[in-house]
Amino acid sequence: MKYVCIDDGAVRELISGRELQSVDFEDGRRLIERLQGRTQVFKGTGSFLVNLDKDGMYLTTPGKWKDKKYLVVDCESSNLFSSVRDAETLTSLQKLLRFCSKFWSGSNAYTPAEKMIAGTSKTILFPLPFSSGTGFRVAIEREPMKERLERRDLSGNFLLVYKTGFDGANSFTEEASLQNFRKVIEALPSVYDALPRRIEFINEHEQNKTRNGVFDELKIAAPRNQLPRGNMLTLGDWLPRLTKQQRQFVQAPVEQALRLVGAAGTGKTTTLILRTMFILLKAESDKQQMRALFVTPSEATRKSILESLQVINPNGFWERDPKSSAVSLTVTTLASICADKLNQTIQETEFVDRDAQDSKVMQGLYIEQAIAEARANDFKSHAPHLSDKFRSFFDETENTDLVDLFQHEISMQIKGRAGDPFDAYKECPPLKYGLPVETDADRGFVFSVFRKYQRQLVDVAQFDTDDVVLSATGQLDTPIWRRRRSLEGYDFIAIDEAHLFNINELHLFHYFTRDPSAAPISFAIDQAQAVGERGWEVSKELESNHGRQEEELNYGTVFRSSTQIIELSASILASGANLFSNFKDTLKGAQSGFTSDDERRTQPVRFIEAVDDDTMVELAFKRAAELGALTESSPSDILITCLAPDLLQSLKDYAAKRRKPITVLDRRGDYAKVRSAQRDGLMLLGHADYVGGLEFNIVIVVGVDKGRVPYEGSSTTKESRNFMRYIAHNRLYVACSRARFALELLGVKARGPSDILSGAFTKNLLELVE
Ligand SMILES: Nc1ncnc2c1ncn2[C@@H]1O[C@H](COP(=O)(O)OP(=O)(O)OP(=O)(O)O)[C@@H](O)[C@H]1O
Repeated sequence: MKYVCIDDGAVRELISGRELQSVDFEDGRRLIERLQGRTQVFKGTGSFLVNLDKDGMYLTTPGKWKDKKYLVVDCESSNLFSSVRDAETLTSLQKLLRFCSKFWSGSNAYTPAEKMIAGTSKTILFPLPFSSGTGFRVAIEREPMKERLERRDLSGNFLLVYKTGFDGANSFTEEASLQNFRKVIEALPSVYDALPRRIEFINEHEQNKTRNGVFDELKIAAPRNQLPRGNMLTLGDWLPRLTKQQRQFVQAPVEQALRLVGAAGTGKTTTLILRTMFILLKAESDKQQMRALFVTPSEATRKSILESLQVINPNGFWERDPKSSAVSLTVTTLASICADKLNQTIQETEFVDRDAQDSKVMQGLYIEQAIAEARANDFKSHAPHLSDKFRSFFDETENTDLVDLFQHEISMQIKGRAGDPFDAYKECPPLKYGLPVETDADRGFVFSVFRKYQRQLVDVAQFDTDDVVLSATGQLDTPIWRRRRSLEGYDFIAIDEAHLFNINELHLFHYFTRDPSAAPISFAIDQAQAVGERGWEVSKELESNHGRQEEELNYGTVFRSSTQIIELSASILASGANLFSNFKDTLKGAQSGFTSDDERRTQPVRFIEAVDDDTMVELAFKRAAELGALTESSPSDILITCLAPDLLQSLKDYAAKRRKPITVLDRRGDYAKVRSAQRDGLMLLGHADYVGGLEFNIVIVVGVDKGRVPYEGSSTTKESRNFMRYIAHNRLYVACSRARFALELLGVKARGPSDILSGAFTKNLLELVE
């Protein structure tokens, strides 16, 4: 193909069709294949028509040709459709079309990626994310054949893409080749003259259902791009909107073990719910038995899953009694299912919910007390046997700075992985970025701290999730459960946010299947969202332990967030991956599923500097209100968050003093709070640890500055600094990736922006505002 000419009506449709934004969709992929000449026919959503002549293609909408504006791509001189990978080609085309639309509307609001070269009629477009690092550019002539077109009264109606490449050039001297462009100009009158007859002809054949792919056009259909937010769609509405990978996941056979990997906002939870529904409905229509289990990491997220289920398919599988119904669904947390299988009831007051702020604070206090006791009573006798590294580390680090590291070690290494006995803990390889334990003696000392902590839990008669899970593991591997399993086991198990579970817990799921030799289990995971090395350990475990049966599916299109927000989140992950060998950049190469309509509401991602903490806190609420108005959002669509607990307190105090209508998230994914905020018109406030699993139009992250992100505290040891840095990347990524349209980070000027953002500043992904 020598050229492609797209009129302004077709441009509008291409940028607003959701399924034309990503090659993960059938329509998006076929559009690119068609433009590359790899396929001869395509049908899809949209109401523009494709016309061909011997050298090129015209994407047209009805109307007089002289009243329209056109983008002409010279395929021969530019190679626009063949220079980069398919996904990047589609992104480049979409960015180009958005530029055309903006230019024709007379707007002057160009982004740094749209460079209007002064003193020339050229524009250089950098359509790919800076994070791609390719430097790919598209050269546009805004006034091709200027004089001639002026004479014909067609001035300003054409934009011409004449070149693409990876290197700069002199736009002053460069001349666009016009050979193909001339052919387009000459052909346009006859293309548009023939249009009404073609439309009539197509409609006639459409009615007679004789199309069979004979016509090379995009089928006339109502655009399907307007999605109601908040998962308010039924299963039937969802299916045609899914990407190829999403559909593959939803419709895979029930017995297929699947590991779904995708970054924040790619639709993991949504499609896991859809898969569960799909399986249940199919079993019901096939009159087969299907007892399904959907496991959520906490009670708070369980409620949100139930609410989505009610919308997606309101026929109440989850209300049926699994004992008497052939098809049923149980939505539960792992701790309650274990307690249930153990025939034990654990009262709310006895249970330490690790996703709740009060539990975490309480555990932290117990651990700090245990460390203080161990330092006073045991350290002296242990010290001669400890490795030099661990001894000096413990000696030099304040108790308060040790708490997080011990908490992480206990939850991952002692309880989360090895089981209770010390011997099993000794076998664990040390965490790469955690407590620097080297020898058995080091482990012995850590274990003594653990025992003290455990004793305090016993004293107050409380269990944490790990206690329940460990007891269950013992009882599930017994002849009694093996017999009960065929009656009480499940035919399908879905596990959402698998990165939040630990290794013990992951092992447990396999005991719950009805058939011990089958693994009809689907896990959804984004390892970068787990704090510390947990995500890495979990994904390693899932690969090695279940790898034989499991297939991995990857999602690459982010639907939640604007391109700018995705780019900033990606730069936070890239910076983590640069520093830590086991930190996974799960957003690498991600595309945005945003349409031009979504983009209308997007705001630039900014870092705003305030003079001090008080001003910053005040600014957070001010910006929340301003962004609310700009993005037409209600208060409950706004989240103010931070990574430092003391800042959270300042934000709460300010809100209380000024009577700001807010509600505070005090456990992870607390959907009940979000619901009440929606009802009462309140804004949400919460620590970054509690915002995972939620999404908001606007997110303001407060205190993203040096000393606070990562938190430096009083400690000077390399180990604790590394740990703090690692988890700061996880938390900042989770916080930023909650945002749809607007994301602003605030900091104090004297401290300067957090180092984690330096890559983002270098690549101009963040606008600095004072
Ligand atoms: N194919 C699609 N078309 C349009 N919107 C989609 C599609 N798939 C998912 N979404 C939307 O994207 C948003 C994010 O989806 P979801 O919460 O399931 O992502 P996730 O991967 O679980 O995110 P996180 O890891 O942050 O919890 C939701 O608003 C959902 O409705």
